[in-house]
Amino acid sequence: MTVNWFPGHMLKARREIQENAKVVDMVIEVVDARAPLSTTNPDLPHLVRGKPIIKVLNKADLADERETRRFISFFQKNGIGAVAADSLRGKGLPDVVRAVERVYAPLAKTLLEKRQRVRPARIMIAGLPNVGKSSFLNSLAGKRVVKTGAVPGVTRGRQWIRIKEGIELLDTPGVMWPKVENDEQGTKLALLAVVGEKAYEDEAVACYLISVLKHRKPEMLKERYRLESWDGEPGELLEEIGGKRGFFLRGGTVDLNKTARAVLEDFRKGGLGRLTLDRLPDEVNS
Ligand SMILES: Nc1nc2c(ncn2[C@@H]2O[C@H](COP(=O)(O)OP(=O)(O)OP(=O)(O)O)[C@@H](O)[C@H]2O)c(=O)[nH]1
Repeated sequence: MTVNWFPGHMLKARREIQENAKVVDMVIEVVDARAPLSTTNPDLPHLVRGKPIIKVLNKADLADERETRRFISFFQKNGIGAVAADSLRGKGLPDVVRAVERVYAPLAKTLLEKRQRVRPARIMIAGLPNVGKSSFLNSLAGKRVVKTGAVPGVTRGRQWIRIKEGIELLDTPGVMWPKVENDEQGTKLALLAVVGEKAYEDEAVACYLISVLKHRKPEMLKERYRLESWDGEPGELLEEIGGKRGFFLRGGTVDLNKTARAVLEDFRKGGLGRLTLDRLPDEVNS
C-alpha cells in the first residue's frame, strides 16, 4: 500500500522551495539520523534543480553511533556531503560549516578567476516535518545572528542570517512532504512523529518498534521493561509491558492503546537507548 497525501499547503511549500533554490548556492537537507533514508525526500534534488545538497543527520544523539558513521560514509561514497548533528547540544556544527566551505570553494575559485567579487555562500535548509530544521537553524545561527536584511531584487521579505564571514542562511526552512513508498517506511515516519498521529495506529507502530528491538537490540527491550524473555510475538510483548506497567482496563485486560503510546513516547524521548531504524541497502537482508 502506498500512502500519499498532498494537501494544498504542501504545494505552496514546494513552490517556495523551488523559488528559494534559485537564490541559494546549496541546500542543507536535514534528515533524522535514526532513519536517514526514510526521512529523505527523493524529489529534493529535482526541486532545487541540481543545487548541491549537504545532508545533516540530525538527532544523532538518539541514533546508534556506529550506524550514523556508516550512513555518513555511504552518502559520501555516493557523492553526497553528509554530517551528523545534535542540534539540542550544538554538536556537529563546525563539521557543517566545513562541509559548506568545501562545497562552495570551487564556485568561489571560479569567481576569483573571473575577477568577480566572491559573495557569501547562500544556503537554504529543507527537510520533512519534525526532523529538527528549526532547532538546527537556531543552533547554527546561535548568538551570531545578524539579519542582513531583505536582499534587493529577490522576493520581498526574504531574510538572510549571517552564520560567519562568508556564509549566509535563509531564515525560513523549507518544509518537504514525505514520499511514502511502502508501509514500513510509513510506520517509521509515524514512529519518528514525522507524519501526524492520526495517520497510523499506535498499536501497530509500537508492535513494529518492538519487532525491530527484538531482532536488533533485544537487551534494550528486556532491560527497559523488565521482560522475562523476548520470545513472544510483538503483540504479546506489548501486552506484557502493559501488565508490568499496570496499564489495565476495567475488567483486568491490558490497555494496549495506552501501553503503545507509552512505548512510543519512550522511544521518541530516547528512553529506550540509541536506535537506528533504517538499514543500509547492503544490510537489508542480514
Ligand atoms: N534529541 C534531539 N532532539 C532534537 C534535535 N533537534 C530537534 N530536536 C527536537 O525535535 C523536535 C522537532 O524539532 P523542530 O526544530 O521543531 O523540527 P522542525 O523540523 O523545524 O519541525 P516542523 O516545524 O514541524 O517542520 C523538538 O522537540 C526538538 O526539541 C536533536 O538534535 N536531538
